[in-house]
Amino acid sequence: MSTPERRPVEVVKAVNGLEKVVLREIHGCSVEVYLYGAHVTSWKNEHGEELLFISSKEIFKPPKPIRGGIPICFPQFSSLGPLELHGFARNRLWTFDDDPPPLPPDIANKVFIDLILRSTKEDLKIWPHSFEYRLRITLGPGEDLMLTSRVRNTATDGKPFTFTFAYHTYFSVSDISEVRVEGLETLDYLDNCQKMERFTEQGDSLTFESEVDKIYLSTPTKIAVMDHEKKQTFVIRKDGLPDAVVWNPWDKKAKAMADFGDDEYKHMLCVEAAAVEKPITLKPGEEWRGRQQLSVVNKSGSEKPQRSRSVSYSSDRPRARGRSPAFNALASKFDNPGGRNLSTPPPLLSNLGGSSEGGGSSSGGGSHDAYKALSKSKAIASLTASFDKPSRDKLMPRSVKAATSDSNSRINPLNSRVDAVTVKENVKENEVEDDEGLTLYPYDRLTTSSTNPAPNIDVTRREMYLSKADFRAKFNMTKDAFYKMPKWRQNKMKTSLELF
Ligand SMILES: O=P(O)(O)OC[C@H]1O[C@@H](O)[C@H](O)[C@@H](O)[C@@H]1O
Repeated sequence: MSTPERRPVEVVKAVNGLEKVVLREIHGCSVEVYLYGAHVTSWKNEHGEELLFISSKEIFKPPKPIRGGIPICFPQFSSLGPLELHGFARNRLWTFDDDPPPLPPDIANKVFIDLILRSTKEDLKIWPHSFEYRLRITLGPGEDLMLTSRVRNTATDGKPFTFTFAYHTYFSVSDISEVRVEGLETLDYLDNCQKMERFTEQGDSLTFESEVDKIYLSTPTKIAVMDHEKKQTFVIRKDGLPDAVVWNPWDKKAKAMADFGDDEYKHMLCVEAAAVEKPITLKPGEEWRGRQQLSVVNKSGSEKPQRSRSVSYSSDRPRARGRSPAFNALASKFDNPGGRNLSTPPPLLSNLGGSSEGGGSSSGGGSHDAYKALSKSKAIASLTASFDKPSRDKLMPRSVKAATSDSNSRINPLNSRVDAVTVKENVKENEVEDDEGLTLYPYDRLTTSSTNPAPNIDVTRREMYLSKADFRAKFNMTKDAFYKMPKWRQNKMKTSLELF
């Protein structure tokens, strides 16, 4: 029996008769978008694993907005204006845009749709501004998901308008206590849990142990959401969207939300590319662009696709204490001294002479650096290596390890990198090993700010390399007792001791 053809773009009737578009990429990755809200509700990798969170209590019933996926907050973020929370775009019926003004040419292995929302008479009563909002949703190459928004002022009365905006992305995570966000350290934020008061984030990457509802201001173009349990990192690249909202309702608010399971806060984290602090103003005829690109770095060290972009990281900011060396490696490899935009086209686009898709704000124009595949794969290997909890293999005394490294190196190039170092470095005189053969280090060589950092350690478990005595002195308990505590509590202690 032949399998039915699976078209790259398919429109299907979904829950409650709502129309849903399914985009499929050749390797099996997929995205689902409801016309209601132009709402991405699903993003799956080639193994069919869901990458976005959607509430199990979601009922898909207009005019209620959909809980999860990627709601579009427009023309107002949160309650920062006269409209309903997060504006009305997320509960309007969008239509297909049959004739979108051109965006740069599309390359192989990409599939996309264009949707449009225009102000209706009803909308004009609550927000008296004539607009056209075009959204392109692109899947691929690989599982990369890109959302490009273009908002135009179509007023004929000569009046400008002003709006705020967010891609309210709900990431699916294994366990919120295992998650860390990097890229927002040392930034100022407005805390929605504290009447929008302004604070400055500390130098450490973010971990979660209670409700968080913060708007980080003037953020870099790249943010990483690292899930240690899944050994997976989401990378958010954004353009034209200076702010980033981080939200998790935690237990009490979760219970108060009818469309959210009581425990679901453990399995989601919203990190939202946004323009909030400085609202965007458009004169008639002007257009704004805001773009968000999501990709995944998986445990085997590959970010799919293994090509096609360079990453910019704002080099005008001081390197923050508390970022993992791996993140810094990844970021610094792709520094774009030319600016904060990330809109570097894939090589194929360069060959075609096109500019990058989206192109950022209305002024457009991203850098066109050549993509350095080798550097990137090294940086990614470095990033993902930090996820590997020490296996028995790594716990072996180094001298013994050298004898077994040959077979490993054939299997896993990452191991061979570790082994290469291992063979050279026998345990030094002043280093001790524990009963398992794990090399121990003094506390000051294990901290995130160490000037003489211990080599080849699992940076997610720095505390493990402390001797029993040092551990007790720092943590006031034994290692056994420590590892019996909930993960969030462990992380909190580790953070306060600069070990996370
Ligand atoms: O329940 P809603 O309207 O989808 O909003 C959820 C949350 O969205 C976040 O973006 C806001 O910062 C929070 O304040 C808000 O509670």
